[in-house]
Amino acid sequence: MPARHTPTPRLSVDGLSVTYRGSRPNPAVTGVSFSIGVGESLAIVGESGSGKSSVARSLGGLLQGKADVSWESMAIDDTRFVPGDVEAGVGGVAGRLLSYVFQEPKAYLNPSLRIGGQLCEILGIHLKLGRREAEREAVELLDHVGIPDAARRMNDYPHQLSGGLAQRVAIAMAIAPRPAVLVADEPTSSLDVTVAARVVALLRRLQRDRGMALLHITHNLYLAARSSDRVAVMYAGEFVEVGTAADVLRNGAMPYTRGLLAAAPAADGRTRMRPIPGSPPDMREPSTGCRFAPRCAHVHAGCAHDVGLRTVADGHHVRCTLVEG
Ligand SMILES: Nc1ncnc2c1ncn2[C@@H]1O[C@H](COP(=O)(O)OP(=O)(O)OP(=O)(O)O)[C@@H](O)[C@H]1O
Repeated sequence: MPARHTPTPRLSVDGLSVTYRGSRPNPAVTGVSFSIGVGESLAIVGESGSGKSSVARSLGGLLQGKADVSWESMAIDDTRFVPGDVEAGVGGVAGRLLSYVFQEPKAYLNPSLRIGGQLCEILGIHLKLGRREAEREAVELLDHVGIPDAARRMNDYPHQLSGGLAQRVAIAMAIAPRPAVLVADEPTSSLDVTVAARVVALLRRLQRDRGMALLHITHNLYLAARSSDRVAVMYAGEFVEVGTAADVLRNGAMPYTRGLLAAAPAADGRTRMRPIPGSPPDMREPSTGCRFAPRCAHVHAGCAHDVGLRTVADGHHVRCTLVEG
């Protein structure tokens, strides 16, 4: 299984598919497989509409009622899920195992409750802590995510926090139930570059310290490489390249990966956007070959057939006829 290599996976997913309902059903994710080990992180990167968020949201049952979600197998630690289980949502069985951090922290912090109270409530529900214990743990959590003067900040309301601090509080809430898997969906998109870098560093530290599997969704390949041990490049509902951050950044072999690199603002903030010409396919139209072919400068007759993910080096897989399988 190409995107799977870890000896002790915390999260493993095989053959995940998501089809949005409607008069013309939209197959946004078609057969994605990956695993993430203890204390390991995987970033999924791709243009808008490639299906990254659909992968993230389907795991916790957040697409219930909107999309048909299926998989061949899915497990978090020793718990295996059949599709109906996870459809129960993050408040259900998966909620104790998997938590989310989203782009806009203030959208899901309760504006009328002090942050300490919100954290204590989570700790009471998930860890069954009494009030004193929950308060002590909440201060520790806020301190752990880098909130200065954590004990005093417990009394703050969300509107008193900057965007960066609010995201740290949201991260504290997400890790409070001690989940096995943390899914961070564009967690830094609303933050400026310096604050974003600190939040990414925080997620990395927490993932390692707490042995969580971190799934980071981002459209920025450089941020993906900085945040994660491995990177999966997604295009039109499927993974087109998977490897270590170094494999993908330095030896990215799929023309789409190289296009994303050229299109991304560089790590030093110097903008050198060279957008990839053309636009992604309409997934509702049937296709057989490489889905990137219509936009690819290297297209040839062989691209009319999907070659699947080919192994080019240990742990490095590319869905392209240009590489030897
Ligand atoms: N609620 C929805 N109903 C119908 N189609 C949807 C819905 N959400 C997403 N889609 C479609 O699914 C496809 C994948 O979208 P998704 O949001 O997963 O991509 P993404 O890579 O995360 O992009 P973005 O960064 O813009 O969120 C797109 O074609 C999108 O239009």
